[in-house]
Amino acid sequence: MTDQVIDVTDLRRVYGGGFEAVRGISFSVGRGELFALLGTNGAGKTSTVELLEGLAAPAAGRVRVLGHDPYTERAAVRPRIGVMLQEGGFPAELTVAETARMWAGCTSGARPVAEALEIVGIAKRSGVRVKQLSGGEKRRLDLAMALLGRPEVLFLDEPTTGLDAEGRRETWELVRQLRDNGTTVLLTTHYLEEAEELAERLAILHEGRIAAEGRVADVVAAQPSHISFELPDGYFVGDLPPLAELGVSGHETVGRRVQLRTDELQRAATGLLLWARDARVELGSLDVRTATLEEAFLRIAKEAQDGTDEGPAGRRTEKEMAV
Ligand SMILES: Nc1ncnc2c1ncn2[C@@H]1O[C@H](COP(=O)(O)OP(=O)(O)OP(=O)(O)O)[C@@H](O)[C@H]1O
Repeated sequence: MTDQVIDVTDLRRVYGGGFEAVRGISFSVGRGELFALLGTNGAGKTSTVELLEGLAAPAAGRVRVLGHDPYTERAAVRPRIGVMLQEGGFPAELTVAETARMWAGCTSGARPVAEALEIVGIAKRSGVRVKQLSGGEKRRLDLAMALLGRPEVLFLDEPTTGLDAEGRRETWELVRQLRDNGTTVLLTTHYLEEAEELAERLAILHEGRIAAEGRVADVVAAQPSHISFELPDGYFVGDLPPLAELGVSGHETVGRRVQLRTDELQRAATGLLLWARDARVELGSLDVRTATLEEAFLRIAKEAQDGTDEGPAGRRTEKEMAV
């Protein structure tokens, strides 16, 4: 049996005034797994994560973190989780070391402060006041504080916002090491490249519901691949073999550049290349690639949006929302 560290069933969250931000979602995260919760602005990521952290009670449904209800059994869960919020909000006048000592005082089983600062590469800034840190350094301090209690489960909310490309890659490496050492990580991010780099599985939220869920590789593989190339002068798309027979589901042309979409990349690419060889045609700037997570995300979000735009069948009614 897999060891489910986070287990969510039919979870709902309703804010005062009756707005239902989370509309019956279910997912689970195994021990040592890195799970990404993605979604457009206002999709319900933070509303969900706050329920997992025990900061609010669900309107309906069930949450278990390390086998406990994080809201009613907060004392059992809190010491075993680490939370990196979007904005740590540490006192601006304290130095980095003072902040860490203060935080360690409230953390049971805290690791040495210097060790936590060292892990995130901010130890050399120990004597600097929080207000003098750069945005990226503040994010590192936020992460160091989340790691102080050697958490079994780490909640990372937009961990690399404000970091430059190098800082982002360093944080990714650190998160990978934590995961490899057995820490379970729940990540929310707007950087799809970040989710693609780090996560094994993900869920894409849209208006409080899960629009797609699964292994990152499978979510991406469900999207069409692309083949693009330039035809030489005198050749047109109509000169290619019948596209449907190549397994091509759609195409666009801009000038001499042709882009094909296909769910059968090998068949389409093979058919195209055999035709080019036999016809002695040089395909310029040939590019063959599977979809990216960003493409998958945009398409899934659009499909979910089109679905909810359909009216009462797609969108929940006021009555349904008053859970
Ligand atoms: N305290 C609140 N009262 C009422 N509505 C709220 C409250 N907090 C959030 N919402 C609404 O709930 C929905 C989900 O918000 P949430 O912050 O969970 O989304 P998110 O996916 O984290 O968005 P973002 O990516 O912008 O951080 C939004 O429509 C938001 O306006």
